[in-house]
Amino acid sequence: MAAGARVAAGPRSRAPMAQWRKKKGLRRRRGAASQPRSSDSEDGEFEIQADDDTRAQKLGPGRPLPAFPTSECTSDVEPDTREMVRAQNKKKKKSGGFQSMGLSYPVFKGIMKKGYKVPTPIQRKTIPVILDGKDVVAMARTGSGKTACFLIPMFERLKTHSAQTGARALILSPTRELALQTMKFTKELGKFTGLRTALILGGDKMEDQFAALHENPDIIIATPGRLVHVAVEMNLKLQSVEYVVFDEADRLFEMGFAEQLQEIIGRLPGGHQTVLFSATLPKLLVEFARAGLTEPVLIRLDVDAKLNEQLKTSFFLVREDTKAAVLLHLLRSVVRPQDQTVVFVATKHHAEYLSELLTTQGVSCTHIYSALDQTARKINLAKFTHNKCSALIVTDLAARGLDIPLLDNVINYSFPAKGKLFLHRVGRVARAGRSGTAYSLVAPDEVPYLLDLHLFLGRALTPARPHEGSLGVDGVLGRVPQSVVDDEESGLQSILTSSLELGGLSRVADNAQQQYVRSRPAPSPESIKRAKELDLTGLGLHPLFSSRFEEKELQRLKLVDSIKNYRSRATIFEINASSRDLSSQVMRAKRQKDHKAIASFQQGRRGRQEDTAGPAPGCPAPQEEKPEEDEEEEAAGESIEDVFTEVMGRKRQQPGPEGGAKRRREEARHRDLEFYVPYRPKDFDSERGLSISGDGGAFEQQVAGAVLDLMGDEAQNLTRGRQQLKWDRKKKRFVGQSGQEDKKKIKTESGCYISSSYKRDLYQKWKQKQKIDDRDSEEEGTSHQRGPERRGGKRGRGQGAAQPRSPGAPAGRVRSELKTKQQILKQRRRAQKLRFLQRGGLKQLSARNRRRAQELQRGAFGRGAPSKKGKMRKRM
Ligand SMILES: Nc1ncnc2c1ncn2[C@@H]1O[C@H](COP(=O)(O)OP(=O)(O)OP(=O)(O)O)[C@@H](O)[C@H]1O
Repeated sequence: MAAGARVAAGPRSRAPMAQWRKKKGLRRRRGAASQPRSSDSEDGEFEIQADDDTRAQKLGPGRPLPAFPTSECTSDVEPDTREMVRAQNKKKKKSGGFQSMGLSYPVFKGIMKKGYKVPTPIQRKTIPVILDGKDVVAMARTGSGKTACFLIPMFERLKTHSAQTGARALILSPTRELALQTMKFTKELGKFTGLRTALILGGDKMEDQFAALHENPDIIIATPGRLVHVAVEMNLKLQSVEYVVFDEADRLFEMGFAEQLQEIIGRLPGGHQTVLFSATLPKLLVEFARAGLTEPVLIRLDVDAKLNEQLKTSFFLVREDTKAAVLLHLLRSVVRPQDQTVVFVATKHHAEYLSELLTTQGVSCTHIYSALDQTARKINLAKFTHNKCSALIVTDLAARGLDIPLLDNVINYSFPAKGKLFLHRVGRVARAGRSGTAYSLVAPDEVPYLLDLHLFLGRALTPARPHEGSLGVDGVLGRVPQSVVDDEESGLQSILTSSLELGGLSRVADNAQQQYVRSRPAPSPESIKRAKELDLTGLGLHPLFSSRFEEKELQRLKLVDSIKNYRSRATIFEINASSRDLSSQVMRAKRQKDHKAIASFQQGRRGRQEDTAGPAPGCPAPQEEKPEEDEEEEAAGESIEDVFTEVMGRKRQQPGPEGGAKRRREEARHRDLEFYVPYRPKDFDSERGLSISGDGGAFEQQVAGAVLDLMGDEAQNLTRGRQQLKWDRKKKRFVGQSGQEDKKKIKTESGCYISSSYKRDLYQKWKQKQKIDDRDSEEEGTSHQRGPERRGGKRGRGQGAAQPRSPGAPAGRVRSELKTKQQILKQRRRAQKLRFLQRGGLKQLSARNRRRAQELQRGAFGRGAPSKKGKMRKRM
């Protein structure tokens, strides 16, 4: 600000300059409240526009600046300055900053206070479009600042708190943690707008949420399940909502919130603006969104380079049972002591076990998983974000959206089954221009997922090779020295045997792992095949370790590998057989005959070992070629028949020209690239990784949606969800995938069927408890339940006409002048009581009571004798 002022001031002496600046500062501040006359400079600093000042001076003091006659201009008092500022910045070639977006001063001040100087690319692209009132579907890398993309236009649209209308903006988040974080951002960025926000999250007290909605908030930040619950309980119409955000949209749809989202969308008024944001939006969802939105603008950044350049990745090939030891080594010896690390595990049992294990080993850590108590989740996260512990063990609950600014490392203890999950997990680091590292432990059964990931990222897998020191660390798959594993393992084994609790937790985690392996989505068939072909026995040490362990460890690895790779030259027919045995003779003859085929097969295998890297983007998919191995086998198959006189069960060969099949294969291999059209789109792997169903690409998803509903007549509910049915052995009938679908359902006003557990009259109970006026409740009920017509009728009779209220607004405490019967009776009673007290009624009453008691005493015992009759006195 000062810098800008200095430029405008020109050369002056220091003291008067300071005075002048002070005065100018005052003047500037006053003006700014009504009219932002500033722009952000190239480096994002707030700068005063000298032209504006001179123009103001020309106009003279006290004369208002002429208002621009724009269509967006809302009032005479405060002209819309967007166009003015935009034009100004265009003239000065300083567009691209926040101020060039024509933001109002309170919003801009909030952004500056948060420390955002220049918008990120996605902010630069999306904010102007959303400000123009268009529906937007946006995708950009994790940590690219998407939250501000939808918050800033929202503040600009809502401007300031309105007591008259209900909530005007709705932000839907898939998890509590993300919603809480969005709330934090909303408070920080919208600090100077005065807008009120209500949080409606699962796990919190419903009563608090009813109260929050009665406070007339401008913005609702919610998780879909709880919002529907509250909306159904309160009969809440969301008719005043004009701006809706689906944050992490793909996750919202993927989490099985379809029913709830449908219900929420059904309650929204027509003509609201909708924006969808995520780091991983599949094309299919975009297509879907297109149908629900009004001419949406699609902004998809970083589709090719999905990972941040500031992020380093390392992959370690380890056995599943040694992962704990490797994790311990990474946390103790590889990451820096001051580093903060998030460890992603598959299940809550892993989180509990590793948390206990690391704590006993002196690594300060905490954990979060969805089944954990909400308060504990909050406390544990706060402990980590405030740097009270160095490691946070989490399930995928924390994979999305969480912004922990000082995070340095992510460790994938369980390798994610989907490429996009990997993106979200590792996206917790290297955010907002910071650097970070992601370490992934890959068990042999997880190698297909690793290959899938590389197909999704469009990168080649880089295997570490022995004696190749020049390899960088980034993206390399390598092994961990056996000595490291052994050292850590021996320590761990002794703890596990000595601690009963830890031993138990370990067993539970092992069982959970088996369950997890059974339930995780399968990798693609191509990757399964390639993983089988991939010979990882010759894999070198990961470059992170190779400098420390190279020679000794390599020798050790070599020995272990040679044992693993040992293949006996003799076949089963030759074991314990003398050289004169027939079987032995046949095998020797066969080997001699096939020596060429065997040699070429072995050479091929060696070639593949050297070429373990995945296909570079654009290379033909592996299944498109018939593997060389098959050819050799075929060659061997042909010659084997020459050895044996009779071959049983042989496939009948089609008569044809010699070597026909082989020639056809050769021809297929030599494609004319000019005319060759692949049957898969270029982005097939990328889109498959982004898909929301988990099983395959677009076609599979569409097919899944077209499942024939066998229970159509019996259970109408099941027909709605378009779910796949499965046979429930206990119920002896088909049920939906989750088994929850055949629970009792209720039909809402929007025509959706939702679980009957959503309606428990909690709101009525809360109102009774809060002694909320019946009249008020009736009005609330009217405004929530019936929509505009009924409310219109009411208004005609009473205050409604005088006090316009938005249709969707949860009724505020605006009292009606018309009273109910109960209110009138209550008021009469109160007035009667007051009159009675004013007339000294209480004194009269007590005197009368005293007199009656004395009369009674006298009547029963005679004058002056009450003390003798103790029993009677007691009764009186
Ligand atoms: N213009 C900006 N200048 C500086 N920092 C910014 C800017 N915009 C956002 N940030 C910071 O970048 C970090 C990441 O932002 P945010 O959480 O919005 O990213 P995201 O794209 O939503 O990430 P994810 O996809 O993981 O949810 C936050 O710490 C935020 O404060």
